[in-house]
Amino acid sequence: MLKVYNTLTRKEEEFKTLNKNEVKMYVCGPPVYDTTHLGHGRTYVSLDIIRRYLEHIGYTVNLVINFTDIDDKIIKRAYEKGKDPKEISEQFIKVFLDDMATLKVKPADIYPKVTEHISEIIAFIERLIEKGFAYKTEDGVYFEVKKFKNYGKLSNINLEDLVSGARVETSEKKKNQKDFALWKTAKPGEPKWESPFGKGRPGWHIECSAMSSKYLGEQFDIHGGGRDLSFPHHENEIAQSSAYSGKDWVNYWIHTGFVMVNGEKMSKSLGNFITIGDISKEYSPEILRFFFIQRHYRSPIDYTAESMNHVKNNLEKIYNVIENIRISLEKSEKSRIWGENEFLLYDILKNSKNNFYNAMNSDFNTVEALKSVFEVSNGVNKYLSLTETPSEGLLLKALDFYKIIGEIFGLFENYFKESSESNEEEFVKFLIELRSDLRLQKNYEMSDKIRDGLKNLGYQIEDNPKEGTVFKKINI
Ligand SMILES: Nc1ncnc2c1ncn2[C@@H]1O[C@H](COP(=O)(O)OP(=O)(O)OP(=O)(O)O)[C@@H](O)[C@H]1O
Ligand SMILES: [Zn+2]
Repeated sequence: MLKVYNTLTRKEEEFKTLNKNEVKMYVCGPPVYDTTHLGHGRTYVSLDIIRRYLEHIGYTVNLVINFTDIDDKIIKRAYEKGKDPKEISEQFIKVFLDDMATLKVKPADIYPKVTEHISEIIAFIERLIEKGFAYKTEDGVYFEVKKFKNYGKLSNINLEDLVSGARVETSEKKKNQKDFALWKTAKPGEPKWESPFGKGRPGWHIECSAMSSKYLGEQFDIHGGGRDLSFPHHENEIAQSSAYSGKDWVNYWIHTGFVMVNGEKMSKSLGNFITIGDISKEYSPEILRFFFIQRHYRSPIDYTAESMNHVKNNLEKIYNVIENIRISLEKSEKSRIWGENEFLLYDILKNSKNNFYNAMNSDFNTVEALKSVFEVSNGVNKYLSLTETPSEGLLLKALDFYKIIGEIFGLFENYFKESSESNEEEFVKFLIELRSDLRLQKNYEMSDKIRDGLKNLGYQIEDNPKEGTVFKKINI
């Protein structure tokens, strides 16, 4: 039975979904004004492992990750760079999606953008005004916090302790400084949209309430994000959505711990970050994923060069075991009579698999789960050192175990790539890249040779001014 720690109740709870076999999951995406860093990587990889595990145990997961593509920081960055905010947000959306692909984070089902959901956001705000939870001012529209009696429940914050203005933007126009903006009236030169409350743009929190309700409905199963989002962002989301529908909103709140550098949170604003682009030149995506799972997803994790090297060595040890199994399969026997060593390895495989699932069922405890991986690795190594003709059945069982681990943690891809087709397509992409380089060097003879060669192999390539060079399979 799966148990999930819920920030809302501060307890591990039995996981029960609203619909049978389906998990509706929403994760707050980044405000897209700068590059993706290792801290983001940790949050989105952790939630990706949770998503992969839920899929592995049989759920269909409907995952939504939003893009905050308009906010104060994007506008500021655009102003500094002399660019349009749209240009900035599109640039960093691409960086984020590329970096997530590098980290082998499975894509969300949809990535809704704020600027493409303005009418849904306006309708949401209108209903909050109608229901008496929000009020209009010259500055825009505010949510009146004192009207929502459960405010503070998620982050355990007492309204009275909330020092006015300290963590909430101040404004003369608010009835109370604890109230937060749903709609901001545009200042001169700022991007703006028409609305019944005047020209302006949405406040930060409302986007997640409005877009999750469009794609997942008024109630859903899991809402996730980094732990810094629980206040004020998630607290405000809860107030908006519960006020809107009159129902409880999300059943499980999952918050991830930080990647820390020298005792501080890695963050864009502190400038102490390492980009995914830079770090992946040094360490493969699998090492980065393996680094993240060394700690439970709710605990902080320290980034140091030593810890990375340690993690790299440990992952290599597992690769070696998998490789050893592959090599040993050649000399293995189907009908090998079991002796003491075979019975021992069988027990290790059975117990470790149980331990793995128990650990993952206990709030996705990857630290405990990893222990079972090392137990299997040690068991296999020992077995192979003791026997000349290993049992094929047992080696295949061990490989199967690594395959499951690989699927859930996003590891060992090179050993378990499903079809040769995907390898072939990777190779075609590589040749296309090579051809582009040759064309840049004006070596048309060689580049045409590659194009014709690919055509003979059944790949038609086209140079498309918008998308670059694309290929399609043809029947020859
Ligand atoms: N160091 C970190 N460790 C884990 N998660 C992080 C870290 N930094 C950011 N996140 C998470 O990544 C998501 C996007 O965060 P955001 O883009 O606001 O990052 P940030 O670097 O903290 O930016 P800013 O400094 O502007 O607040 C959020 O869920 C956030 O909690
Ligand atoms: Zn959000």
